[in-house]
Amino acid sequence: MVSRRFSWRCRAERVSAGYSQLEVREVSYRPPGTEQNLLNQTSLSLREKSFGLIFGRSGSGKTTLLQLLAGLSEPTSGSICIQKYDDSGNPMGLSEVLASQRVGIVFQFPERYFLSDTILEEVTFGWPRQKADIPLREQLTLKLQNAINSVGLSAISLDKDPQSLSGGFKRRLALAIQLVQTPDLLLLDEPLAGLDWKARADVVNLLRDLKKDHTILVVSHDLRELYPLVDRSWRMEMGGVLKEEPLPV
Ligand SMILES: Nc1ncnc2c1ncn2[C@@H]1O[C@H](COP(=O)(O)OP(=O)(O)OP(=O)(O)O)[C@@H](O)[C@H]1O
Repeated sequence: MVSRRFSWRCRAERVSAGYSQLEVREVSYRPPGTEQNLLNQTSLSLREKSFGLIFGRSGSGKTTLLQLLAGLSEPTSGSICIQKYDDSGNPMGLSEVLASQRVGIVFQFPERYFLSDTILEEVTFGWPRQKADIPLREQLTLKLQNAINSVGLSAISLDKDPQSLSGGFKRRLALAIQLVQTPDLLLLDEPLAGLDWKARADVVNLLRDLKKDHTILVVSHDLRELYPLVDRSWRMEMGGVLKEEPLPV
């Protein structure tokens, strides 16, 4: 009897677990006041906790797509949503529009935008300063601790000047700043650009760890190094046309 009840419970948990997926549905984008689409009917889907990579020639529209996903611009047509599925792959309910608060984006060369004299100030930049916001600050502090740990910065003093960090550690800091907001989707534009071989290997290892808990979509020319992490990949062709394609490595 006990085992039967147990098996029912397991089945119920399995059915309700399911998974969610980022879905870009036929998105086109034309900047206001211009005549040409930068993205044309772009579609992709990426399951939670997986790693997607977009590659393609310079100027094809890869960064433009990341900006739309981060909510920095609005698609001219099409939609960007999160759709839940059950374990058999059937949609569960209606899709939700992807909210920008659920997305973290790390731009190319993020260290160029560091503004503060200490790591702590850099990570807490923009936090509420009012007394009334103390509970929120406490909540954020807890998240900060988790973010710092998850990027392997816990052994470094938060009083240190961000500019004194090595290239790889600057990238870790840029990731921590985004992780404090506990995003569901992490967007990275050329995460290995400008780093030496050791820092590149370091960032690849970090991304491997982060993939366990986050959905990650990367734009990069560094296909060979990222290859072992990639679950799905797409080529962006000139004119903003996206095609799913294995990495050419
Ligand atoms: N606001 C805008 N108005 C007009 N054209 C734009 C605008 N933003 C970007 N572009 C153009 O859109 C094209 C795509 O740019 P985008 O930065 O998305 O390309 P990319 O594939 O990321 O290139 P790279 O690999 O060099 O970063 C480029 O030709 C760029 O000059």
